[in-house]
Amino acid sequence: MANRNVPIPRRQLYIGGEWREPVKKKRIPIINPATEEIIGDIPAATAEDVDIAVEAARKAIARDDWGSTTGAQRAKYLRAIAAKVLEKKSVLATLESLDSGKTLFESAADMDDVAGCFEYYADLAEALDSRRKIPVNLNSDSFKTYVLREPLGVVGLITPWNYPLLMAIWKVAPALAAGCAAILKPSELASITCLELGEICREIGLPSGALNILTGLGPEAGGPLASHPHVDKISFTGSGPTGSKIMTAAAQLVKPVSLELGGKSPIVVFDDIDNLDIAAEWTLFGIFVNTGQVCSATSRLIVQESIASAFLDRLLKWTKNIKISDPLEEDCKLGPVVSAGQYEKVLKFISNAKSEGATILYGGERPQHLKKGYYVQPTIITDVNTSMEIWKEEVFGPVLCVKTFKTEEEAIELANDTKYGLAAAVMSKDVKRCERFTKAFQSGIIWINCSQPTFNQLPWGGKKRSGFGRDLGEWGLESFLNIKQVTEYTSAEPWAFYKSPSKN
Ligand SMILES: NC(=O)C1=CN([C@@H]2O[C@H](COP(=O)(O)OP(=O)(O)OC[C@H]3O[C@@H](n4cnc5c(N)ncnc54)[C@H](O)[C@@H]3O)[C@@H](O)[C@H]2O)C=CC1
Ligand SMILES: NCCCC(=O)O
Ligand code: NA
Repeated sequence: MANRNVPIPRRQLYIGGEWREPVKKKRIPIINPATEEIIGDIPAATAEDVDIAVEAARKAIARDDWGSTTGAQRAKYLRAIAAKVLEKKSVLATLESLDSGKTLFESAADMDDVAGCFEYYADLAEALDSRRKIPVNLNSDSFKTYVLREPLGVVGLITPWNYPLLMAIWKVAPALAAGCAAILKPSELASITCLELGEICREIGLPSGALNILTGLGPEAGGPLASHPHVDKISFTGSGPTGSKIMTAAAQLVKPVSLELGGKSPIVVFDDIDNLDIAAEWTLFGIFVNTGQVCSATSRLIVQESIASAFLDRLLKWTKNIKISDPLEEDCKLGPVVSAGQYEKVLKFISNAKSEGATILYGGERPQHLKKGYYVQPTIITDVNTSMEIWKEEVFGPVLCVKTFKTEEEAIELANDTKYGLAAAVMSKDVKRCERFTKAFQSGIIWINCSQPTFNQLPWGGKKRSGFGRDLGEWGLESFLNIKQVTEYTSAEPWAFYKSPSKN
């Protein structure tokens, strides 16, 4: 077991390059979901602190040491942050697990991904220097033009608890690469590692105000950020209802938003797969990784009737083999869900499914051997119909619901039978069929013969009620840039649209 006694730093808000007590001096307890114990506290920002942070960000943009940097100069800061994350990886991973319940293996992988994301955007920041000013030929003797890519300005980044530091970095890294000044508002349910990012920025000497970190409650800290007149964009990942509130607040000021709002993603398994075990493992990974708290979780299994019984049998064998324990224990593969609220919510989904007539094929309860902590067994639900809540709503927990199909048309119809459109997976060895599904799936992310692998280079986001806009890849950088056209009249001749007064 990793050292559970890693001290939890007592931090303040990170504003203008300094630790600063919240104006109202309030704090929020940190709860370890594996033990239900309070292990520390975080500062609770309010509108007053948002004002101070926005001012610090505006000053950073106005100052040469941030506002006039080249991409290559910003890349140096991003690489220094990446190196510090790797240097502190073991402590950061332990803190992430203590705060969120994530298995230590997954937290450590997240820290590698965090460093990788900073390095990836360092490369893109450098490349931006040659793309910053692009001449456009108009085939005109009278006009010379070019297009500039410039930082959008002050950006608000509101992020969730399921990948506390990684989801923040998917926005922080491209925002800094673009040259924006950012205000990060992580989730009050898991903020420790985001505050430690503040300490890293201080240690590497990131110019003050380029990144500000405000922990606090959604309505009290996130709300004022979303509606602040001097915040030029909000990038949000989280729940649909909160995304909708943020969009409403931003709409009052015609402030651009990008929203990544989760889903109810399908995984379609055909009877032509060669190896049931390989397909079974991907199916379980698609829903049980991070205890199912993944926006792209493939939470609806749609399996061809002819192999349904054999496939479910295989799924059960693999599921029974999953180690559920304290996330710091070696080989733990399923930790607790993040909070008491999430635990109650997941169990309620399961009991509602039961009362609507579905069958709990496996799991559905707290594991017998764990008396404390917000643990839920990996759960597989069958006899599901398309009007049931468990088919329609995002659970955000380790709960897979299953339906069978006979024909390809039926499978596509079931896969798209959702208000969401984030991800979708198909398992089949028929290449043409996979191409047909790639076209037919109404979503932003398609996985073929796998589920969940995620790469910095690829756009991440959805359609329908999963939101709009993209994190990651070059699209993640573009979302923090303003495109400015510059048009110059180069002719010595008059424009001659109006009659010249000298000709009267
Ligand atoms: N798509 C995803 O990645 C996620 C989906 N969820 C889903 O959402 C459900 C609720 O979880 P929550 O933690 O309550 O998610 P949430 O969407 O309310 O929280 C995400 C972020 O938004 C902030 N926030 C909340 N209310 C706000 C407001 N009025 N204005 C501005 N910011 C606000 C939160 O403080 C947090 O930083 C979960 O049970 C899960 O189903 C939760 C987290 C991530
Ligand atoms: N594999 C990362 C998934 C991130 C998300 O839940 O949005
Ligand atoms: Na926590």
